[in-house]
Amino acid sequence: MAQVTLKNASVELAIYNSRGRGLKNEILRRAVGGSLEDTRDRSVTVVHALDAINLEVSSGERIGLIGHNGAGKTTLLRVLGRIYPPTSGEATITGRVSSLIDLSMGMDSESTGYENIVLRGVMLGLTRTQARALIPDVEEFSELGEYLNLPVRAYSSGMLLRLAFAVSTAVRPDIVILDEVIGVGDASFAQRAEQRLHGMIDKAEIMFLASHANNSIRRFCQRTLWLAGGKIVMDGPTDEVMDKYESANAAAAQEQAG
Ligand SMILES: Nc1ncnc2c1ncn2[C@@H]1O[C@H](COP(=O)(O)OP(=O)(O)OP(=O)(O)O)[C@@H](O)[C@H]1O
Repeated sequence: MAQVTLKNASVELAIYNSRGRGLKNEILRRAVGGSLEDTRDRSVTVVHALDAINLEVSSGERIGLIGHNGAGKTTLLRVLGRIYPPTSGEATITGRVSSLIDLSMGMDSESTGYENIVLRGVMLGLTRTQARALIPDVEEFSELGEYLNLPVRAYSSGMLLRLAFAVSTAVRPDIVILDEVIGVGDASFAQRAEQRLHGMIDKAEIMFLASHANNSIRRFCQRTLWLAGGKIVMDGPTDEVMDKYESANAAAAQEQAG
């Protein structure tokens, strides 16, 4: 049974060599959505990307994440995808996770496509034998042919994305993590990719989708979290949260115009 529990989970990210002072620090402060902290050592700036998040998600839930740039959506997805452990608090994630953010993470540019299928598969939590078993499916779906025998540094960015997408969607996860629309190559591949993604989402027990496309959130998610400054400001049924979020945005736009 897939299950996610976060208790006071925070993520602090250090930006080194920012030498944040005066005007530069002020600009940085405005540019980031998470709150900034000055440290004694002025060459390090700490961003509170997630601030004491409490969350309980059970099997069957489809969760949307909304919020302005820098609100903490991607950071939260990275915690859920076990990419970032919380710097304080707890994250308990039960079930196999496939994260379609940071798609090419775990890949090695000097290794061949075939070797990278296994590397990425292991990164997704499979044994080497299980990862090797993905090869026929990835071969067929990626349509990379002989390129799979070459080091991936020889791939175009679209080819690399095809490979990474094919591997990440070849596993059968309990929890799927998605960020925005994934650009996966030309039109015909994009269409096949969408079909494959929907198949995977249908079978998964839990899905998280972060998006600025409000229609996608309304279409796919029953529950939505609104993030701002690394905190959850609202958690509830998608229609209620989206209505509030959209009217807050409309009010802010009107204020700016006036
Ligand atoms: N690698 C990093 N190092 C330092 N700070 C980071 C890093 N990644 C993100 N941040 C900061 O953490 C905060 C949250 O960023 P995050 O990427 O989670 O936001 P987001 O809601 O996904 O934004 P967007 O909608 O623009 O993708 C921001 O203040 C951002 O500047």
